[in-house]
Amino acid sequence: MNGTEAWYGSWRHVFKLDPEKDISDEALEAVCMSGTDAIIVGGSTGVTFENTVDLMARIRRFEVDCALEVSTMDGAVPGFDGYFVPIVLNTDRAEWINGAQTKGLQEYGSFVPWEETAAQGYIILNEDAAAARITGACTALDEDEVAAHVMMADRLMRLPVVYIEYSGTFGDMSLLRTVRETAQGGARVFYGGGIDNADKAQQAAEFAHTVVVGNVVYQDLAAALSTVAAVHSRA
Ligand SMILES: CC(C)=CCC/C(C)=C/CC/C(C)=C/CC/C(C)=C/CC/C(C)=C/CC/C(C)=C/CC/C(C)=C/COP(=O)(O)OP(=O)(O)O
Ligand SMILES: O=P(O)(O)OC[C@@H](O)CO
Ligand SMILES: [Mg+2]
Repeated sequence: MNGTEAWYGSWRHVFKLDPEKDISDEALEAVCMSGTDAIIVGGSTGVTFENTVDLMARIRRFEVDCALEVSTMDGAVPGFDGYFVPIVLNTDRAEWINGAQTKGLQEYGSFVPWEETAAQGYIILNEDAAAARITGACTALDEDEVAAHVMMADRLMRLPVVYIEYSGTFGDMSLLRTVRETAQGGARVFYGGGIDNADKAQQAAEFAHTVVVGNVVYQDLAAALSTVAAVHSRA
């Protein structure tokens, strides 16, 4: 299966909602009815079974596709349309490359819906992001080093998703262009980080297959909603 045929293969825009954060019913309805292609539930801290089930149940009132990005053992919750399992590529801490994932599979392996589950090769590039701190990511990478990580993920490991993660800050779009040009082996390129208006969303949509919009939902809902049409306006 190549990336386009995957269950997430048509997603151009997604909102990422954090189980740790509060969102009103009105805001959640606006997000779910915005025309976004999907909601990803995920966060790097404070994710529990309870807050994940709660958010999933609230999103389930709407028809939008909803996937879980599993980032803690506690947060592995059945009932989502699909699952992503992050693998951090730019860390030397094995725990975040295959350690936590293997432990998770020991515990939950027999319940995983494999047809709707995909690994994500994360390249974390904002040193101040919670995910960078937690995983000890080596964020100071030049373009050649990032391209090598992309080849590793896309060509050697054949991961279905390469995730360029700048969570909290808007990233280098010229680097994102290089990532897209390098990822010719079938991986879908996800970009997330610092998208807080339509213009930034459009810039990211030029190079990423899938644009992920997170924190701005909690800071400026109208700006968040404006990113949907901005991404979809880029073919
Ligand atoms: C029971 C059932 C149906 C199970 C199916 C689920 C499934 C497929 C399970 C597989 C097995 C399993 C449980 C695996 C667990 C794997 C695990 C714990 C992996 C570790 C993942 C990882 C590398 C985490 C590190 C942090 C990270 C990269 C998180 C990704 C998400 C992210 C970056 C969110 C942004 O976080 P945020 O908090 O918003 O950050 P900011 O503060 O910067 O905004
Ligand atoms: O929260 P922001 O900065 O929009 O980033 C989105 C997503 O990539 C976080 O994992
Ligand atoms: Mg966040």
